[in-house]
Amino acid sequence: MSTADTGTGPGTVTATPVVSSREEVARKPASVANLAIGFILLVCGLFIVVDLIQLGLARKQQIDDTNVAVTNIAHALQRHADDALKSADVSLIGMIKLVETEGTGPRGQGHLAALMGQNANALPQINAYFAYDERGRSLVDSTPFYVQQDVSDRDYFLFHRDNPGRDAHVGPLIKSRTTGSWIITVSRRVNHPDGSFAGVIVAALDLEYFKTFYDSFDIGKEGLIFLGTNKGTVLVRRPLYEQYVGKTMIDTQIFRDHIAKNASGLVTFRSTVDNKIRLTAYDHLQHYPLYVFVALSKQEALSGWVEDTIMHACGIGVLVLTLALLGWRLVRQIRLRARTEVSLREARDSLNELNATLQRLALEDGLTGLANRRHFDLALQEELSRATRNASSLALIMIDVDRFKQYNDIYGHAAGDECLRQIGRAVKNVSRRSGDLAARYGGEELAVLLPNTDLAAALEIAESLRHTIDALKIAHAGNPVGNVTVSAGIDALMPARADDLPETLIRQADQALYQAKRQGRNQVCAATDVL
Ligand SMILES: Nc1nc2c(ncn2[C@@H]2O[C@H](COP(=O)(O)OP(=O)(O)OP(=O)(O)O)[C@@H](O)[C@H]2O)c(=O)[nH]1
Repeated sequence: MSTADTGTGPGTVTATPVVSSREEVARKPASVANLAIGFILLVCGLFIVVDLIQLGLARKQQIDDTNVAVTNIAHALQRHADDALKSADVSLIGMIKLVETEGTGPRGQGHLAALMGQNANALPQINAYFAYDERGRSLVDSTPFYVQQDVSDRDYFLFHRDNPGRDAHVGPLIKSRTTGSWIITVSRRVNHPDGSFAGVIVAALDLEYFKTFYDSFDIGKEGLIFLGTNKGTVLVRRPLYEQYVGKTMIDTQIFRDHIAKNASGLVTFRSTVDNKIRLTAYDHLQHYPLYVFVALSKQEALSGWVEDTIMHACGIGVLVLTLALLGWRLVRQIRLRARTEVSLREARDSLNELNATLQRLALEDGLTGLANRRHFDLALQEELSRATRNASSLALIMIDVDRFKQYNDIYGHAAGDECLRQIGRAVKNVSRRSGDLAARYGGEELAVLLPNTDLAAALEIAESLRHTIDALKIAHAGNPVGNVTVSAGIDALMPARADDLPETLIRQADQALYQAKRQGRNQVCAATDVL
């Protein structure tokens, strides 16, 4: 490519700049790959976070639901126990009234036995009714088999004997001496007309009645139900282990910190017996000093949630793995594309470098490094057109080494080549303007093209060139001067028409050179001097 195209003058050979910023090329796809990795990680992370939040909410919901369920069960049990005791107690009040009105004679006892039988049949919770005199001996009971008993040592008997109050007394779980069943006693005091202690009437509530009801609730394998007194004694327990019945809970933390202080409540606690965490609700009976206590295992309550969590984790795991796999393939494709792009750019850069070298070689003389003849011809044509357009002067110096044939003969062809190289460097240094072009015209003949230069200026340059080469003092035994000299012919013209031929300028400069040779060599002649 001629520099005329770029306007920098025909003397400069420019090659297409080679883009070799490989990092820059690689950085862009690398950042795309990083973006893709970041995006995939973000999506996977979001999936996991959203699922964790959902699982957390589901877990909380499950616990809330269990708390509601346990509270409802506790309330139902409290109402059930309260109603069972209340109806038994109401029946006792009727019997007390009958005994205190009719006395404990045969007639009174008959009426009392009838009333006891009616109530025992009507109330499913009643195991039996018993009436005892002031010494604790049996008077009447509702059992089909009358057995004389002494209950003077029983808790309820001692309580009423020692307490003049007329309220009902709920005793601990005991084994009936008459029926052999486990019973809870509700008892009331019978007074003589003067208010002194006349005995007690006892309603024995069947443990089985409570147990059957408590068994109807689904509380899991680790659930607990207690019915206990406000003094901490356990009356009924599910599951029923007899070693716990009658024991006191008064020293347990849940009783001390919660049941003893509040009417009802909800609490999560870790059992000191089996170390299980339980969601627990307790509720005190409205009319009797008892409470119910229901506890559901937290682990069992969350078992459904745990199953869901495992399913979710598997689902999310598969999803995240699939995403990661797709993402990995995507990133691999991006990186592959990036590498291909880099390779293509490298190939293009190498090609550009090669092109530049070829271009340079196509326009450069291999021996002297000056522009070659082809380059010179193109530049001359271009500069002539430019000079025509700009109405400027174009000068040409044709240079020929004097007696060079002899030089070759004396010093050899290789020395002749070296001599030409030295002269080439000198010629190159003399033409300093960017538009100037120093070329090897052919053989030992060189040319310097000088745009915007008139004859006088060209003459000066040519003289300077001749002096410079003379000053090199390259020994030449065949030259009378003793060293290598050159002759130069110059011409300058201001082309009037676009079709002024380059040959004209060359011919005239060449003729001037011939004149210089004829006149004795080692001199400069202008075309105007040609005879
Ligand atoms: N070493 C060398 N010699 C060359 C090269 N090109 C041309 N020559 C020689 O240059 C010589 C030119 O000789 P001539 O044209 O007879 O002219 P001359 O001997 O220089 O005599 P004048 O020009 O009359 O002073 C020839 O012998 C060519 O072989 C080259 O690249 N290297």
